[in-house]
Amino acid sequence: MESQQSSLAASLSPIEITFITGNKGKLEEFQQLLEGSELATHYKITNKDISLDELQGAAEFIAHHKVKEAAKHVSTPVLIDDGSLYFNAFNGLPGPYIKCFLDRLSSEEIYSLLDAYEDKTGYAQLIYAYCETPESEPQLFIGRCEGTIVAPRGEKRGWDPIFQPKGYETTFGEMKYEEKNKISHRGKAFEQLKAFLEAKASKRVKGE
Ligand SMILES: O=c1nc[nH]c2c1ncn2[C@H]1C[C@H](O)[C@@H](COP(=O)(O)OP(=O)(O)OP(=O)(O)O)O1
Ligand SMILES: [Mg+2]
Repeated sequence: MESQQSSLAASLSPIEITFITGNKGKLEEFQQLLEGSELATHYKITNKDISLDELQGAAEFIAHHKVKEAAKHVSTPVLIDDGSLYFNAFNGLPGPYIKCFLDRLSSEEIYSLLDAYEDKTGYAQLIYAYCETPESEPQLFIGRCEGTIVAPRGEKRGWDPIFQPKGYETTFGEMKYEEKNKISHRGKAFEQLKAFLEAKASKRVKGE
């Protein structure tokens, strides 16, 4: 039975998913995460660089709408990645609006926004959102990583230089993607996405 199923798995064509993002860093981290998993046997994941509309609101709301919007652009199921960075002293900000801050301010300037506050802690959050068709209900996979906002150190990849994860002496900017993925918000969200996609592939092999 086991071997019948594995030969069936081999004969099935891979399930196609389009990962829609305009951010090369996200794509590289995702590819790095995929390489370390078994998903490649069952899925063919391609990338499309489309800039999607992002509504204002809580991160879950933004991801829900972003993936629905993504599903309208291609005929395969879609995946999106939406990131946010929260300063505890700012009670939920910048959150999903960190991108606007990064577009207009340097890392030093973002760090110095916290000058007046003793509490420099915060957390990074990542949502992978998956949607089969424009009519389907999106599935969200959320990962969080706690840390401290510090003076910038390391590579200038988004807010990576100013985020030092809890329990570490280095910022994300000083880590290689491989190291970062093991502990990051994205790595944690990926674990959940992976479990979902593996279960989906295994159901297909069993003909369910
Ligand atoms: O792990 C990360 N480490 C540091 N910075 C990060 C990370 N992940 C996203 N970022 C940056 C990119 C963007 O300035 C903002 C999130 O905005 P977000 O809309 O999710 O990203 P985006 O517009 O660049 O790409 P997309 O085309 O997938 O929407 O935080
Ligand atoms: Mg975006």
